[in-house]
Amino acid sequence: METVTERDSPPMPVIEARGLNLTFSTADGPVHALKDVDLVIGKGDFVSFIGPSGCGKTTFLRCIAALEQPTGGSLTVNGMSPEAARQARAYGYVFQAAGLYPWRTIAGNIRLPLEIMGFARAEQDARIDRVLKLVDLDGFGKKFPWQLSGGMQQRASIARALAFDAEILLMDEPFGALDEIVRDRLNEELLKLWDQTGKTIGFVTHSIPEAVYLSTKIVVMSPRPGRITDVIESTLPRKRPLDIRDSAEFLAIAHRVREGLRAGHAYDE
Ligand SMILES: Nc1ncnc2c1ncn2[C@@H]1O[C@H](COP(=O)(O)OP(=O)(O)OP(=O)(O)O)[C@@H](O)[C@H]1O
Repeated sequence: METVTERDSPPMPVIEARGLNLTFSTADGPVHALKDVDLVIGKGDFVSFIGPSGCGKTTFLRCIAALEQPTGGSLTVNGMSPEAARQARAYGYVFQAAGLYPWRTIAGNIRLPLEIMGFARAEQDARIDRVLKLVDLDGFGKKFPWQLSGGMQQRASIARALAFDAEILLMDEPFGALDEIVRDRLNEELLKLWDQTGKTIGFVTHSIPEAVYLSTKIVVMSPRPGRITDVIESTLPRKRPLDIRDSAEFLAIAHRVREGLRAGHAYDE
């Protein structure tokens, strides 16, 4: 009986936004980057944010990371304020560009936040080894970023975000600049990593197939004002080979995302 209750209950909320608003004051007047955003992200969810440019995807991720200050509503991360969660190092953040320091080796780049956090040298080394293996860059620690391909650099940047083992990973269009074949591979690897580690992931993308392939939940957004127009719970299994993208179920979810994007656009006209 207890097991059934446990299985049926929704996962513990990790990120909870209630009536979240963020209005930027600009010289051209107020910009409603986020309007009345309500969203609950559960522990272990893989949530993608998709929508046209300017719909507030990055702003929402930055609010979670305490890099922006909402102007209304409430937002908690692990039950704390985003600022408290930031201080508790609740998340790793992966930016659109890999952003590795060219004068540091790959291992040196991963080591930097660990040094800042004051981990002992042996612990730093152990963590660097572990995350390099996780992103399949074992043996590349001594290379410099410019000696690696774009896809490998992006994996190194994911390794850096994983190194301090936060339970939440925030990723802002990490694969946007990569070609489709590399992107497919990294999508597969990211899904494997998510499955192995049980992390909660917030992922911004412009690609419908990428959002559908990766996510347990897809948040469709629309601009002016930035808002959520649909939240789609994926029915796809947790383990997903790439060819699942040809299945009727996958295409049905992709269709619903596309419809949500269209509806948001119509509102705008
Ligand atoms: N610091 C800022 N000051 C003023 N306006 C801002 C600021 N940051 C974002 N905006 C505006 O807020 C809105 C949402 O921006 P945001 O970057 O979150 O969109 P996005 O959905 O991530 O877009 P893209 O897909 O192009 O990255 C846009 O209109 C943007 O111009």
